Amino acid sequence: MNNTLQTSAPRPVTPVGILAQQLESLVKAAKEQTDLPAEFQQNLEQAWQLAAGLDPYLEGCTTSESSALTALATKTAREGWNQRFQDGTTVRHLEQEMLSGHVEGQTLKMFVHMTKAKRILEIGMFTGYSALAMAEALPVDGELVACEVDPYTAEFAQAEFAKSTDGSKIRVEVGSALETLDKLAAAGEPFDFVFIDADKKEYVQYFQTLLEKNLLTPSGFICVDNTLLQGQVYLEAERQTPNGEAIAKFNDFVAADTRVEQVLLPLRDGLTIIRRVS
Ligand SMILES: C[S@@+](CC[C@H](N)C(=O)[O-])C[C@H]1O[C@@H](n2cnc3c(N)ncnc32)[C@H](O)[C@@H]1O
Repeated sequence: MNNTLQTSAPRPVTPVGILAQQLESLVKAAKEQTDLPAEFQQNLEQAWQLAAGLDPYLEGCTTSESSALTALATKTAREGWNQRFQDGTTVRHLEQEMLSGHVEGQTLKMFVHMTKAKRILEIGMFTGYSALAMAEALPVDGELVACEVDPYTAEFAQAEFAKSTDGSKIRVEVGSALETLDKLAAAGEPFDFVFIDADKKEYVQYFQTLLEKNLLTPSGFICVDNTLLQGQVYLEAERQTPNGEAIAKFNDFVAADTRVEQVLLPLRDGLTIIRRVS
């Protein structure tokens, strides 16, 4: 097998995706139990369909992604990320499931249109799906600065950006996001729209830096990904991974911060929208 070709389908990484997978296993197990009432089996089957049908329905009702985004997502899915990490090509263990994808990409793109943002900051770019989706909504003189710590992934993304007319609006900053934020703050160029999607354990620091170092325009918005973290934020603490614990702390931190108001949308793995009020 080619080392760079990954053929496995992405595993579920959202609360609804995990729920659908668990219900599917229960439906299969229940079918083997001949003594279960038919009504129980039917209700279980309906519960599975309710969960499993949601994402495909959302996809079908959402405007299609551009051909550049389809190509980028396909190339990301085919990359052998495990192998790349094992042989030291990437500095972090990356995986195709990190890519936000069609519905979230179109949501971010819609937010950029709605806010008429001209300067966007992305913290955590991976192969560039969300960056390119947002860049597609920027005016020709708009700019998106994307932070990525992994040089291999940054190059991967830049090769895809070069194939799109919107790719020229994206400037990639390779390095630790916190260091890049300090550099951007020193340059004194605030952003209208920020998308946080890098190291979950650093989310509070990203948020604080954005507000305290004036990286966000007074009427700017911050969108934060994975704020449900596969449901771990509302499941019992013993079932939380370190990332789940970090996101639960981040959500509490934002909820208690009187400088902002926010809403957590149950889109994909949770997307919080934040705006400054003072
Ligand atoms: C979830 S992925 C981003 C997905 C991307 N926004 C998308 O929607 O396709 C997170 C990315 O953040 C990068 N990252 C993690 N920690 C970082 C850090 N401290 N500084 C910069 N980038 C970081 C990882 O290398 C990874 O590529």
